[in-house]
Amino acid sequence: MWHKHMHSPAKKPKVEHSSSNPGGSGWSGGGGFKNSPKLEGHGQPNEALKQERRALPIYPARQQLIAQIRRLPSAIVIGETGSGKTTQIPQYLLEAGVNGGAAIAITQPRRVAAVSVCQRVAQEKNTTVGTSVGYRIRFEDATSSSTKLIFMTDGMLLREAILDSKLTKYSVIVLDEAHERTVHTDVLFGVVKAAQNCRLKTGLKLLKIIVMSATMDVDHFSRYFNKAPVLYLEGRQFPIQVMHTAEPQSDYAFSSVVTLFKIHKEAPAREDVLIFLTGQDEIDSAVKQLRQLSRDMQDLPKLLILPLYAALPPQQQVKVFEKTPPGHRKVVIATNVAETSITIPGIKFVIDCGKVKAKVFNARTGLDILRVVNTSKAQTLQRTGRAGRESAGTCYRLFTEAQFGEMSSNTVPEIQRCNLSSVILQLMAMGISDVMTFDFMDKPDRESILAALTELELLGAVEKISESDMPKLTPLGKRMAAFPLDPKYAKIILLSQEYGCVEEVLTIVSILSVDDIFINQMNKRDEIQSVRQKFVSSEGDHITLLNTFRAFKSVNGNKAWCFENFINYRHINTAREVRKQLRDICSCQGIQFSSCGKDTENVRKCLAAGLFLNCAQLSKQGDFTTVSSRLTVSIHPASALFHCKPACVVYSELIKLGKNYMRNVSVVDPEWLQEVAPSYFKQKKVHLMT
Ligand SMILES: Nc1ncnc2c1ncn2[C@@H]1O[C@H](COP(=O)(O)OP(=O)(O)OP(=O)(O)O)[C@@H](O)[C@H]1O
Repeated sequence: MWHKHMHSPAKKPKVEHSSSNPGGSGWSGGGGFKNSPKLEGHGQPNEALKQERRALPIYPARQQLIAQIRRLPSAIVIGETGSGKTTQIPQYLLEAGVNGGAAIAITQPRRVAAVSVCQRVAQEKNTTVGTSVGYRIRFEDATSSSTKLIFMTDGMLLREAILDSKLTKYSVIVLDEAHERTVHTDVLFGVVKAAQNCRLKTGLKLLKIIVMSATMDVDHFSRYFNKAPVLYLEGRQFPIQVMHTAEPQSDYAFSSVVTLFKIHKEAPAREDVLIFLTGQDEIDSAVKQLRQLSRDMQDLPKLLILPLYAALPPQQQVKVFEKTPPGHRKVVIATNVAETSITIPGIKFVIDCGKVKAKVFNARTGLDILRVVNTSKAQTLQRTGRAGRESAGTCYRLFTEAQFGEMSSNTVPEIQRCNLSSVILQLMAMGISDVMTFDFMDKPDRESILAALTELELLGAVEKISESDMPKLTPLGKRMAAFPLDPKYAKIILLSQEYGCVEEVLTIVSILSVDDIFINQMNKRDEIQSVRQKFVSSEGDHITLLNTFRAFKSVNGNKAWCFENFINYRHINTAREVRKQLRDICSCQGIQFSSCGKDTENVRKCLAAGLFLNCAQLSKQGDFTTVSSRLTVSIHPASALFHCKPACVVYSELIKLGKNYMRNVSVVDPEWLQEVAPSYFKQKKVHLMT
């Protein structure tokens, strides 16, 4: 079934293809397996950790590397996965004083990576998170005034740039995993480059930029960063054997289960497995299936099956980093959140489905669709790199070598395929009004930028005095940019003051910002429906969410109550945390808190005023038609309004699952919409039925 080749250790060529091995099932094991030390690091200095640091491929090169970085304003660092870039370079810079006393920011595309890498570095430095080493992610700040190494998501640094476009707090910015090309990373490239330029011109202390990855188009990056030299780090610490399937696999989820059990039967129990699938639903169903199968296989060691995806609450995410109990094999089933930067202790095998869920934006319909697509070669190599971090490993790719050959080298930058309204608002809040000429590494479509500007204009966040003028941020737009939210929701929060329902709107927006608080199990559908009935509002899903949260609060966030009511305790708790943060931002903005009590009509009026771009009317055929792009849509089966036929609704989200479905839908009075945006509806030539 498998064809193999090797990713080899230090000094050998990076990839050494061995002869194909059709039908071959064996793999070279080997390498002494080490159990990972505990995560939080403080107390006794750890000699074993010091040894591990010295054994990394980057260690012999450190003096030279630091000397180079010291003299360069910008540098591109390329090194194999696991060579030590992320964990070591920030520490080397600090130890050598390259930062000149100021802080060093290290950005990661994902929260999981920012937190776990920070914890590892704190442990290596024998300190606690939040002292000299800390992290900053949306809705969480684990830093203090003395923190010098700040691991953060790229989105967080972008938010800091709104307040301080020269990023004066930092002397070095390390842009890690640059190949990922998330929207935030791409915007950050331009923002950091502009900050460096500006500091140079104004005689401020130089801002050093270091761009790092294992897999990227170095020439493109070097050119963009003013011909920055490329520093290559040689070597991989442990070899990784790569196996491809002999035939393309039609059902990768099924193939991943078969491959896991093959490993489980043949390899020692303490060697753990990481499986890459594409999304939460797929992972949850694989977790369930594997737990069941493992219960049925009494003669094999126990499997500890753990999911890992972005929407999982932090307490559950950290479980994957804990030591595997004796006699168990840990199996982590993850989305691409586990693809870069992180080291999951114990992982010896990676099973890669070769697919990823990626956002695709249609500027015409305004629809962001998540679609399962093939990974790029860069992503595939990153996934492979998650094996062989503590000893030799194996990566099973659930696709053929020929399919790998056909993959695109690099991922298409997200900025070229998603809705840009949030990013454009942030750029403008940083004082960059000519977004059309912003120095993007790869420019998004003109059409997508215009679509975002139009949306912001309709929301009142930007204005154009005349056609020839550059769009300008309005005072409302400036206030909207202070919220780490989609501009529509920032606007709804700001509007809620006028409608006297700030508390209610904060609750709804917080719940919409986290993952689904409702547990849906097909086999208990009737039971769930009858239990949930008490929360359901004929006004729609937003008020249903509000009712649920109010009931949760009335029982003091009781866990057993959540269980009985099929509410996801963790998700609703995360919503509570998010709510606190949003409330703090409201306080800073001088918003007066108010509540509308039981009469929630004003909440819907407020939602209508912010979501008028997401509105749909009942058509004669019984479907709905969106006003913005005349798309035929339906109410999602999970909605409180699924069996209703309201004349006019607003929705939070459109998803494509065969049909186009509206999710989180509320009934609105067409007159409310006409009142808040008369010119929009006139321009759309829509007469809203009353
Ligand atoms: N949490 C951890 N537990 C155990 N070992 C770890 C941990 N984090 C890092 N390591 C060790 O440090 C090595 C270097 O990790 P680091 O993340 O710095 O590499 P990298 O070059 O940045 O790789 P990548 O490009 O994959 O992010 C790992 O291969 C692993 O051996």
